[in-house]
This record gives sequence, C-alpha cells and structure tokens, in this order.
Amino acid sequence: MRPVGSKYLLEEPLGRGATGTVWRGRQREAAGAEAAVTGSPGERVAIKVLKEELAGDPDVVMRFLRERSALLRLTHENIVRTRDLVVEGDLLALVMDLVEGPDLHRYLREHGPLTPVAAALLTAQIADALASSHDDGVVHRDLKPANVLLAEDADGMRPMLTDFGIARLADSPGLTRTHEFVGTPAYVAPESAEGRPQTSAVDVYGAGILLYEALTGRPPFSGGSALEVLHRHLNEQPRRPAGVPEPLWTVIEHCLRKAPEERPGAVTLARALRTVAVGLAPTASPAAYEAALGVAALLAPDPSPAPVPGTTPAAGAGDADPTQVLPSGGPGAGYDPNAATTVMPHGAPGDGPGGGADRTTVMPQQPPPQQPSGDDPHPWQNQMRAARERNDQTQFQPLDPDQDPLRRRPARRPAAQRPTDARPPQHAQPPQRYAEPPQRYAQPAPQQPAPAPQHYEPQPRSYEPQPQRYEQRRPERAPREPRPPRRRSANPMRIPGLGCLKGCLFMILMLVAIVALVWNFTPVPEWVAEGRSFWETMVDWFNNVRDSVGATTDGGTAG
Ligand SMILES: Nc1ncnc2c1ncn2[C@@H]1O[C@H](COP(=O)(O)OP(=O)(O)OP(=O)(O)O)[C@@H](O)[C@H]1O
Repeated sequence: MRPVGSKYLLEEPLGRGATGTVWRGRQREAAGAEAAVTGSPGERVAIKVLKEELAGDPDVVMRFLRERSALLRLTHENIVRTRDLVVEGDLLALVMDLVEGPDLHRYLREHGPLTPVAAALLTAQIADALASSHDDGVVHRDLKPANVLLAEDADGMRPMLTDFGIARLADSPGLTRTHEFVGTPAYVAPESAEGRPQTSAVDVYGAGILLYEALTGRPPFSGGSALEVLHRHLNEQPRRPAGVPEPLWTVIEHCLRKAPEERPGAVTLARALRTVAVGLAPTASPAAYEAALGVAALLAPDPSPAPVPGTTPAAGAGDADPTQVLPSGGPGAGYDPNAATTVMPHGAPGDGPGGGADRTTVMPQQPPPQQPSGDDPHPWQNQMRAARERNDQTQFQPLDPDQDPLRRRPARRPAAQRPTDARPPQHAQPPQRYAEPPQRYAQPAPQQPAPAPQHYEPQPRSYEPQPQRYEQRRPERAPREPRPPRRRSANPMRIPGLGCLKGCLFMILMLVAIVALVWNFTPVPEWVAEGRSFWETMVDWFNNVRDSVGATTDGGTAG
C-alpha cells in the first residue's frame, strides 16, 4: 500500500484511463477541513491519480488548485462525489466516493442495449446530474458511457456521473503547447470539433449520444479514423435505428442538433425523458402516451446555456483558442470509437500565437489566471507550496519495489474479479428504473382508443436480471499485517561508500592470497631467481612438458 498525501492509501488499481489511473483506496486518517468529506480511518475510497504529464504541467496544477472548491462543491445523487484533492510532490490525485458496480460502457458491452424505458430513465438521471453541475457553472465536456458508473442501491442501479472537471483540467495550455488535447471523438459535439465556443450544450449533445448508445449498443457516428468520426459529427444527420420509439428519437434528434443553440437544456431534457418513459410504459394511459408523442413541444432550446470559460467569445473573439479536436492520424488510422478519452495532437488552423495561454479556463466568479512574466514566480508555485505544506505530514514507509503499486502497471480487471456488493441484484426491479421487460414494448399502451401506431419493432433485449454477476463476491480482504521493520546494518552510522570500501578490501585480500599460493606452490620463485624472461620461461616449460609426454609415450610403445 502506498500513501497518497497524509490521509489516504492506494490499495489496488481499478482501471486506467487517458488522464490517469483509478485506484481502490482507503482513508488513513480523517481529512482536514479543506476536504469536502473528512471521512474516518479505514473508510474505502476511489482515488484517481492523474498522469505524470498532467501532474507535471504547471497550468494543470494551477487549475487543479483553483477549481478545487468548484469540484468539491458538486454534490448530487447522480454525481460521484469528489471528497478531496491531493497535491503531493509531483502527484495530483482526486479522492472520490468508491462506487461498486460496472460503468455503463462495460455494462452495455456485456448485457446489450437497454429497453427504451430503461434508457430514458437512465439518461434522465444523467440529465439531472448535468443540470445540477451546469447550475454550478461546471460543464463536464467528456460525457460518455465509460464515465457513468452504475451504483447499486436499494432502488436498483443508480447511474453516477464521474470524471467531472478532468477534461477541463487536461485541456491545459501546457499540454496544448506540447501538442495534446484530451477528448473522445465518438462523443464530441460539433462545436468542440470545430474549435468554436462551447457551452453546456456540449453535455446535452453527449447525453444524446449516450441515449442513442444505450438504446442500440453503439454511438451514432463511427468510422475508421478519428477524422472520419469528427467529419460525421459535423456533417451527417444521425439516422433513426430500428427499434427506437418515435418519442425517444425525437429527444435524441433534438440533443444532436448541430447548432448548439437549438439543443434543450439539461433540466428540459430530464423532464422530456421522464414524460417519454411514462408514456412508453405498458401501463401508460392514452393521455400519457399522447404526451410522449408530443415530446417535441417540451424540448425548447436552452435560453441561457452555461458557458465553458476560456472558449466563449467573451474571452476575446480573436484570441479565444478553444478546445481543438483533431485526429491523431490521417484518414485510415485505426480508431476505436469506444476507446477511452483520446489524447490528440494539437496544431490546427486557429492555433495561433497566444492561443495556448488563452485556453486557460477561468471560473466566471474568479479572477483570470496570471501568466508568468519575467522573473516572477509562476502563480502555481505559491499554491503548490501551500498545498505541499498541507500534506507535509506524509510519512513514506520503506517499501519493497515489487509491492509499490505505483511501479506496477495496473490493468483493467475483468468484471468477474471486481468486488461487488453483497446485496442481491436490485436493478431488475427498480422503481421506474430499468426493469421494463422487453415484451411490454411489443404492445400498444392499454386503454388506448385505437392501437397505438407501431413506430418501432420490439427488439430482443438482453437486459435481463443476471443475479449471478453480483453473487460472485470476492472475500473481504483482511488488512495486511504491518511489515516488520527492515533490518539495517549493525553500524547505525550510515557512512557513504562504506560498502564499496569493504569490497575493495576483500579484493585486496584475495589478491594477496593468490600471490602467496603462486609463490609457494609454483616454480615462479626459481624463474625469478634465474632472471629469465617470462617468455623464455614459458617456452622452456612447454618444451619440458612436451619432452615428458614424448618420453612417456615412447616408453609405453617400447613396453
Ligand atoms: N469512483 C469510482 N469508484 C469505482 N470505480 C471507479 C471510480 N471512478 C472510476 N472508476 C473505474 O476506474 C476505471 C478507470 O476510470 P477512468 O475514469 O480513469 O476511465 P475512463 O473514463 O476510461 O478514463 P478517461 O476518461 O480518462 O479516458 C473505470 O473502469 C471506472 O469504472
């Protein structure tokens, strides 16, 4: 176990993404008042340790510290709570609530698409989370199924949005100076792809893609290369797949509008999705069904989307240098639309002078970041010092390198090995959640005056309860015995170079012993006394040997 700050321990890796590695961890001691959750010793947490290149970037560190309060403030039942931010030397880490359960990407891969009602209700909760964060001025910018964790609670599976602020931290001037950008092409909004100003509408676009994927198992735009995917986001209208009910398609179509100002806000989206879910339920009244069909009327464009600071025209029309999403390879380069957030090269048109600096994100209520000038220390240095002082009680225990989790390369663990909750699976029957059996979509809603138009085919769904997944519970890990203190040299004074000196003395002793043996048991002293050269001595010696052998051989033949 490796300490992180003075309060946390890393135990084992849960998975690795483009921006860092998430570890299962444990609270060592209660955190200070600066943490959002003080916690208690032994409490389990998840810790995202940001990649070295992010942690080593002064602008990321500055933003990390500056946005600390915004990130710690985000609390919602559908947002994974950030409990604390840790800065320790070159290590930056976010301490989060540990969510036991798969992420949506893995869930869809393993169990297939959700039913329409389940998909609508799940996306409605994501929209609730977005509405809350947009209200706080925080835009996620990397919404995708891999960032939705499915927590199990008494009501079933609860989607929880994670990785808030990470895209924003990673979108750093420092990183863009080194030609990198963090984003995920399959989920990127057209305005982000084009480097236009961004608002909370990018998250609504992401929610539309997520809903599409929840219903069909794949995102609407894919291709052989990142460039192709981005091109399709910009120029192609998505097609309605078979099996997607008309009201849900109406919602998706509004979310995926190319023009961000035509998209609904997150609050509106959540309301519309719930209307659709009620209307599509098998017990729906005709009025509810009609309301679902008329959902377009609910999807009014968001009049005041939350801006993404640093990408808005207010940041300076000419010098705003917003996020660029550009392909890492040319057309034809291999591209996995479901891959984790991709780090992509930067340097597109618009990457003009000063662009990098302008990319620094500033919360509206906060002063703009100061750029380092001349001999002045970079503004992050003072903040780093303060943060280090906060963590300076950290004590490093001597650790066997093989045991150091930071040295081992973590790998995503297969689902079967992940510890799960002991409770029986609840997700099969959540209250108005994802438990709709597939067949209910095969029939029109009851009490309808006339059979409802069959706008979609019943689709075989694999969203069946699968209790065995949650029964394979790994036994609780017993806390490790404290390691016995390492045995040190008898000499408590550690004299530098002493080990080397010992080696030299040993070698000298060995040489002396060899010389003594040679002197006493070989004719070397005679040769020295006769004053003959080494070469003559060797030739004589070989002649003698040859003569002796020859004499022995001749004697044997004569005999
Ligand atoms: N709070 C958490 N509790 C439990 N598991 C988590 C938590 N946060 C993330 N994970 C798991 O850790 C793994 C890695 O998470 P991470 O966010 O780094 O992945 P990612 O979304 O693919 O990364 P990125 O967005 O940086 O590409 C995921 O499999 C996720 O399920």
